[in-house]
Amino acid sequence: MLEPVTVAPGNPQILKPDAIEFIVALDREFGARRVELLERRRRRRSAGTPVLDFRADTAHVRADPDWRVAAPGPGLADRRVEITGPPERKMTINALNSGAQVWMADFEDALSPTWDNIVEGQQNLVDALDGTISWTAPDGRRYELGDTLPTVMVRPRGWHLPERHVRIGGRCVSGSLFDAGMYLFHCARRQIDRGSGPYFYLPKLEDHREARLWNDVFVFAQEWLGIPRGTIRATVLIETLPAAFQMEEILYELREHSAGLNAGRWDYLFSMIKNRPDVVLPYRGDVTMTTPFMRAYTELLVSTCHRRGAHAIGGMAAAVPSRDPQQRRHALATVRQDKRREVGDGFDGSWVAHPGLVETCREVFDQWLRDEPNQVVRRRDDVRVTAADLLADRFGDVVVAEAEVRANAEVAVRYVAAWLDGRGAVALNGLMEDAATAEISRAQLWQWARHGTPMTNGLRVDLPLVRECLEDAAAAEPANPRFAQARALLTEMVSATTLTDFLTLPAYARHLS
Ligand SMILES: CC(=O)SCCNC(=O)CCNC(=O)[C@H](O)C(C)(C)COP(=O)(O)OP(=O)(O)OC[C@H]1O[C@@H](n2cnc3c(N)ncnc32)[C@H](O)[C@@H]1OP(=O)(O)O
Ligand SMILES: O=CC(=O)O
Ligand SMILES: [Mg+2]
Repeated sequence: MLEPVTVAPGNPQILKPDAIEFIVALDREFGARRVELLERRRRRRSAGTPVLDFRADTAHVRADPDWRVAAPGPGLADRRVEITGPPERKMTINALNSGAQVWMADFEDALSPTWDNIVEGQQNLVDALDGTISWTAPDGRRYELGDTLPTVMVRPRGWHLPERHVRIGGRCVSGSLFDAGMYLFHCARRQIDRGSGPYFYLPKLEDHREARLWNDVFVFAQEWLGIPRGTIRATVLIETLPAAFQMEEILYELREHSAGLNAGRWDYLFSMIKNRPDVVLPYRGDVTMTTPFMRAYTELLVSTCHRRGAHAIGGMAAAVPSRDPQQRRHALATVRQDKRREVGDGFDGSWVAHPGLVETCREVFDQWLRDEPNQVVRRRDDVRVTAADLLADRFGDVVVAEAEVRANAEVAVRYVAAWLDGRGAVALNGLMEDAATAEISRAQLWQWARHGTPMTNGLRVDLPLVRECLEDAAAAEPANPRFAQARALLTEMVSATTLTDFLTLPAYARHLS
């Protein structure tokens, strides 16, 4: 007998019966494999700190020089500027009018997955593709779509996140399958009809078998929806340390649906702490893209992609332009420098978090690419990256300032409070903060306290200090209950003996569902 399906109330245009039937079919077909793969992740981490290396059992995939990924889908050859952001109504219109080549509509790092945000995000995508989306601000400003729209890519939630508002026999469906499934159901045809396709960004993969699962989901979905096999395309974010050892395998698994790889630098840094808890890192602001282990990772990403005919897309420079002219100049200069490094290294395009950065990124890529849509043909066979280069074995002693402990506590509290309030990305101190950057802050607090990391004032970081910093950060808004909830969640996480897998998991279970 089939288990009963329950769906929380919400927009009936999106949650219509045949759309839910598709989500349920996806979950019945792939839910158990997802759980198995998550269990595999858990086993790997609980086995201690396994030494990560390139896999022996897939060496034949890396050694075979002949395979390539599919040619780019329509609208995916030139991706020099990609803007990202949550599919909130006003931001959807602003992103689509931003002049970028691609808009990545984000249900992951930049979205707080309240049920309203999730369902309305899907409606906004439908309205955007129909050209009917508009919005009037409280001050009367009117928002409408311009004439030229970018290619749209959607980033569903990672495999770890459940969607608690749709249950099959009491168990939650996967957030990934819900987001990707709903988008495919409502928008795949719409995208094909406008000469594009249903395209995805796939976050937080840790293993090539997780890429295989996505590929199988795509094959199943294309058949179910009656659209040609290979119409779906996906760029995988390489943003975990284990995935950095399997870039070729991930491309290989998805080769008929692949649209390259992206360097998800912020989650990657978080993953470094998660997978190497005993390698103490300095303050997040001091670990840059030229830090050797970060450089090794991006160099390997570009050379892997270009060897396989795939796009390599750069990451997010976190500086956002402010209204203050001096800070604005600083933000633009930081972003320009970051994009120059990327294009020089061979990246084919890159991310910006704000419409005010599109022009800067474009100028840098235009100058380098000129009339070419990308530089995929530029092989980086000079790149030699070893496991030791990726593993950050040679980091050295770390001393932090108490101000850096406080800065991490402030970002973590403020971000989690915003997230609990339904906002998944915020600007704090001139930087874009989202789930990935906040994970770094709270993981650093945990790591520094656990290791009694020395401070410049001669003392060491310990749990009482970290707790005090969290309390002080929460005291900034004593009347806001979200700040107290954020402090409580973070205090629990920094006090745990092992690093909590994702802050969004307990936060979601306790407060958003
Ligand atoms: C680690 C990673 O995963 S990176 C990718 C995930 N993260 C993201 O995508 C973050 C995206 N960026 C954002 O959400 C925003 O830029 C923030 C929250 C950081 C800052 O937003 P704001 O505080 O609104 O910035 P600001 O006031 O300067 O915005 C100016 C205008 O640009 C719009 N805007 C800012 N960023 C974006 C964006 N990414 N997409 C669309 N519109 C945007 C604002 O809505 C605002 O519009 P308005 O003038 O019509 O009112
Ligand atoms: O998703 C991107 C990242 O940097 O994390
Ligand atoms: Mg990320």
